[in-house]
Amino acid sequence: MAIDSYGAASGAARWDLDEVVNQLRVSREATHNIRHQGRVRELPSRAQLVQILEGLAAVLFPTHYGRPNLTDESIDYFVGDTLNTTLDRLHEQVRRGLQFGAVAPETEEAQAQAALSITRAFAATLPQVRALLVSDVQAAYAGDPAATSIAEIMLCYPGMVAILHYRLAHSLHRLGAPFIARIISDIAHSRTGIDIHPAAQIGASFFIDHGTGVVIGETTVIGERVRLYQHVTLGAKRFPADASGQLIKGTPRHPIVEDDVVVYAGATVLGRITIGAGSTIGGNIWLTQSVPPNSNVSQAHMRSD
Ligand SMILES: CC(=O)OC[C@H](N)C(=O)O
Repeated sequence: MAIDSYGAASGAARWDLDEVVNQLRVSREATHNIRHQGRVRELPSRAQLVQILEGLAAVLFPTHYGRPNLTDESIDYFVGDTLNTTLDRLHEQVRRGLQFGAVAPETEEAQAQAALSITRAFAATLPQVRALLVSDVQAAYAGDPAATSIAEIMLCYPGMVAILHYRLAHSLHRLGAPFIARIISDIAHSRTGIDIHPAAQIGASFFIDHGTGVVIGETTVIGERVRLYQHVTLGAKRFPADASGQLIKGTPRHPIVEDDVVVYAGATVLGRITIGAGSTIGGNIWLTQSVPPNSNVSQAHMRSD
């Protein structure tokens, strides 16, 4: 009798596949059907979205994220061609994502058409997105004494990666592609440790310095020229439930941070409270109440032991 490298007789059942596969089917069929309303849904591809993000970054900032050898003559051709390929790919991912929405378009044609409208509208927002990102880079340069150049910020700052992904994801979210937007925010989260929900609203000139561990929740509203440091949480304080005990989704439950606010490292700001314009929130503060404009919130006592 032949014995293979796993020490099992060849031809004999090695893994009890029948048994495991049967049990997996029983378990699977108890939770979901491979068909949803009669159709097999294709999940969006995270790998494709990574490529799409590379393309979009290159289109927005060709010399930093595209190609280093572009010339005055070639740059528009590079942008046009990259944009064309990237939008084709994005259209397919948006189409797939729509199948998982609460109200998915009924027919395949309707899906493709809706995905086309969203992708076209998204393309039209790119100049506006770029203008916001330029304001963010400038805010980083102005807000960090350690920053020596714009190129350093573009290539080395996790806050820049996070805000680039967020601004693209937010545009897709607003245009009706929330699932794709959510995957993009998770790609940024895994790259940077910064978790920004695509539905959060963030004004121009936003800067997150260092960034690791920052969390910005779904219904957060951030004004202009706001600066955050690492491990800041803009989170929800409580999760109201309906009569049947199910959590109520989508209610405003995260902070409003007005213009020109700085929140230092480790601050936890919870609930639908307002941090008034021009305020400074000190490191490691636990804040669950609104503060008026120009407040300076810091630890009441410093321990020296
Ligand atoms: C950031 C945060 O509050 O997270 C808690 C929960 N995911 C929510 O959105 O309410």
